[in-house]
Amino acid sequence: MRIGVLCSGGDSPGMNAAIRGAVLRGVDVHGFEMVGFMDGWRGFHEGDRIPLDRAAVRGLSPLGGVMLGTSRVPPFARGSDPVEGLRAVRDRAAEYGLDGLLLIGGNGTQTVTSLLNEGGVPTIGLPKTIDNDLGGTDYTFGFDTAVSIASEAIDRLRTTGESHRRCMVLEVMGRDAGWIALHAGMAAGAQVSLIPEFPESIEQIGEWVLSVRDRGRSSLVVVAEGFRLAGVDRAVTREGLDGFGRPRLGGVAEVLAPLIEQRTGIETRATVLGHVQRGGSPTAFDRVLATRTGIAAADAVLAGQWGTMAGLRGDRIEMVPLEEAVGRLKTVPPERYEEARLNFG
Ligand SMILES: Nc1ncnc2c1ncn2[C@@H]1O[C@H](COP(=O)(O)OP(=O)(O)OP(=O)(O)O)[C@@H](O)[C@H]1O
Ligand SMILES: O=P(O)(O)OC[C@H]1O[C@](O)(CO)[C@@H](O)[C@@H]1O
Ligand SMILES: [Mg+2]
Repeated sequence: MRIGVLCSGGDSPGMNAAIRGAVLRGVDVHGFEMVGFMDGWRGFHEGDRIPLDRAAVRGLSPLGGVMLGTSRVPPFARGSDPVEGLRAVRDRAAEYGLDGLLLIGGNGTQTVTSLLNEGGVPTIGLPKTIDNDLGGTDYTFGFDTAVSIASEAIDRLRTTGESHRRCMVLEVMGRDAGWIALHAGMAAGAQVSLIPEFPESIEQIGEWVLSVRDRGRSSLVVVAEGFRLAGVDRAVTREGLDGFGRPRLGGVAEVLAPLIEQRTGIETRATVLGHVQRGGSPTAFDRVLATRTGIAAADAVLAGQWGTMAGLRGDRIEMVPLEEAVGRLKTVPPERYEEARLNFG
C-alpha cells in the first residue's frame, strides 16, 4: 500500500512524533510505502514530496515544529466548484499512486479529511491542535505543551507583578475555545481567566482585581485571544488575514490592561505570549499521545477504517467517525468555567 501524509493548519508540538509513530508502524510492521507532502496542500498540488522511511523519522520524537512543514494552503482552488475541487484531488492522488492519505490537523483540516473521504479519496485523520477544540478526542497533542508554556509564563509574570504591586495581563492563544487559558490559569493560580465562551464585564473584572488587592496580593489575569467583553460582538484583531482568509486575532490584553488600570487605579501591564506557546519541544505527554496516535492511524489503514480519526478516549486511542469529530467545535462547557470561576478574585 502507498500512503501519503500531509499536515495542515498551525503547527502543534508532537506532529513529528505522530509522523514517526505512523511510519515506524506503517513501514516497518505493515510494509507500507509512505510519502510525505511538504508544506501541506502546497506540496500535494505541486508534487513536492519525500519518502518517509525509518531513516527519515530518526530522532523525531522530541523535536518541535514539523519536518514536513505545514500551511493553511487550501486543498481546493479558491472559488472552484466543490465537485471539481474534489475531482482534482482525487486525480492527483491517483497520479501519485496513493491508496490513502493521513491528514494531521485540527478542526479545519479534519473537515477536509471528511469531505475528501466522502468524495472518494480514502482518508484517516490524526488530531492535532494546541487549541484542543476538536471533538471526538479527549485531548489533542500540542495542547499539553502549550498549557505548560503558558503556565510557566504566568509563574514568571507573577513574581515581577508582585514585586511592583502591579496587575499583569497575559494573552494566550484560543480563537474560539478557551482551553489553554482555562487550564494554564488553573495550573498557575491566575486570579482571573477570561475565555471566548463566557464574556465578562469590565466592572466584574475590576471587582476581582480590587478584591485581590484587598487581600494584599497582585492580580494575574490570563485572557484568550478570542475573549470579548460583555456587550462587545467582535474579538480584537490585528491587521491582515491568516492563510485561510480569517481575521488575525490578537491584542485583547493590550485593550484590557488600560481599562483595568483606569477602573482600579492599579498599574497594569500586558504581555502577549503568541507563537512561543506553539514552539519548541513537546512535553512527554504530547510525545506519547502523538506517537500512539500515529501508530493507531497506521493500524487503521491496514484495517481499512477510512473516514475515521484516531481520538483519545480515556487512556485508549480509538478510531472515531470523522463526523463525530468535526460536527461541532469542542468549547469549554459551563461547568468547567464555573469550576475555574470559583477561584476568581
Ligand atoms: N470547510 C472547509 N472547506 C475547505 N477547506 C477547508 C475547510 N476548513 C478548513 N479548510 C482548509 O484547511 C486548512 C486548515 O484549517 P484551519 O486553518 O482551520 O486549521 P486547523 O486544521 O483547524 O488547525 P489549527 O486550528 O490548529 O491551526 C485551512 O487553512 C483551509 O485551507
Ligand atoms: O499561525 P497563525 O496563522 O498566526 O495562527 C494563529 C492561530 O493558530 C492557532 O495557534 C491554532 O489554531 C490559534 O490558537 C491561533 O489563533
Ligand atoms: Mg482549528
